[in-house]
Amino acid sequence: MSIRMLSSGESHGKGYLIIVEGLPAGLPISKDYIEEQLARRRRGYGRGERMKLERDEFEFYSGVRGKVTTGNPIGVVLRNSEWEKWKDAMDAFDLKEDEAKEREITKPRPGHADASGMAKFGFEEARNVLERTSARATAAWTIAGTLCRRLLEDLGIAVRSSVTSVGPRSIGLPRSEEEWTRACSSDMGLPREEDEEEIMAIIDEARSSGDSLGGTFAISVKNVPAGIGSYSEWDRRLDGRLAQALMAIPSAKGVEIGGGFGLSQRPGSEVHDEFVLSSGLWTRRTNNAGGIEGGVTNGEELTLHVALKPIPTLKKPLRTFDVRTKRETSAHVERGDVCVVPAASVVGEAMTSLVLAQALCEQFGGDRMEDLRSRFEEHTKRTRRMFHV
Ligand SMILES: Cc1cc2nc3c(=O)[nH]c(=O)nc-3n(C[C@H](O)[C@H](O)[C@H](O)COP(=O)(O)O)c2cc1C
Ligand SMILES: C=C(O[C@@H]1CC(C(=O)O)=C[C@@H](OP(=O)(O)O)[C@H]1O)C(=O)O
Repeated sequence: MSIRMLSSGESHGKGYLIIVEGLPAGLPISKDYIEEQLARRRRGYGRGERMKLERDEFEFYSGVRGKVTTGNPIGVVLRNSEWEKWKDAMDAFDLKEDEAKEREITKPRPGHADASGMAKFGFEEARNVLERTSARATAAWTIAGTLCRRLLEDLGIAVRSSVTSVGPRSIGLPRSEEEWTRACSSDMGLPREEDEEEIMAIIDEARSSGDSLGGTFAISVKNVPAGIGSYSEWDRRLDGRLAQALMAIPSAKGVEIGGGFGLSQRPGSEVHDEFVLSSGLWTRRTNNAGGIEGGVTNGEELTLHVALKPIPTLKKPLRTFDVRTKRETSAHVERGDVCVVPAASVVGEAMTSLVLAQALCEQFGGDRMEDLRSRFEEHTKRTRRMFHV
């Protein structure tokens, strides 16, 4: 039994329909809990006009009664706040031919999915493509991932994130629990207040020169016992599944687990996490593996890093071509974000939660929360006995 998430919806349509199937019955969940994560996803200094207008209104359609999951598929409707303003663009097929032509997007933006999506479907303009490739969908994913986060929280597992760089400016990981808490709760997703002013100035500079920025964020998951996941087949390994989910975030270009690429340059004697005895428990001296060995958790904190490329839509557009005339021109320009690392890090938490909840339900059974809890506790006790002297 696994958990599946499906969504339909478009960035400037009425909104998104989300279905999450496979969550156990008996999981307490409130609207406020989800609203809190959606509000975190709207955050960040580099965001554009839309995030000031978007309210992320949603309602449960099915699968939750009296603030508890029923075991039925959970349906959620998420509304786009300003969809009526976009009716003309969305209904352009109903307009007269010359009016419709004026609205068409035929100058693909390098870095966005315009050209690749048009090539896939044979479209001569990009509206259908950008409506679905838009990161607006990550609000829907955040709702689904937050339902899964609730399941993890119920088992004592905590998923956090922190922005670790913006453009060329490195910030580094949080150095204490307080810094993790700050990174999760502050508007810019930064672990230390002292970095905020400089980061804002970097974003201001990019904005005023019509440019955009990428960056990196880290995900940390605490209290996952050893032995979760699978090494039996390539598509069951937990590291691969986490990497896929995180790589799916629009603009993600790299995922590292633990020490990631850096480990390839060091000898094995420096990299592999030695067992040391601490207070009667065999534990690890370091955590370069990022908490996963062989596609299975090893009991250490899960640590993952995600790299985002800069936002593709530029106010000072790059060179492209017009798909109709085949002539060189400047790329399509519209309002947009300049830097989205803090928002993407919240989406990263949601995607991580989805994969971990899937793995737990597969391993311990996903019908009843009560059964999942007791089997999880039994497993945790057994693994503790294995490492205990
Ligand atoms: C939260 C978030 C907001 C984004 N906002 C924008 C935006 O305003 N303008 C834009 O061109 N791209 C934006 N992107 C990135 C594009 O959606 C993304 O680059 C595009 O879908 C192509 O996918 P790829 O970069 O993964 O190849 C955003 C990404 C995220 C995660
Ligand atoms: C709507 C969201 O992000 C959008 C993602 C996005 C893109 O091209 O990916 C482009 C922008 O949309 P618009 O063109 O309407 O301004 C962002 O605002 C959101 O995160 O909720």
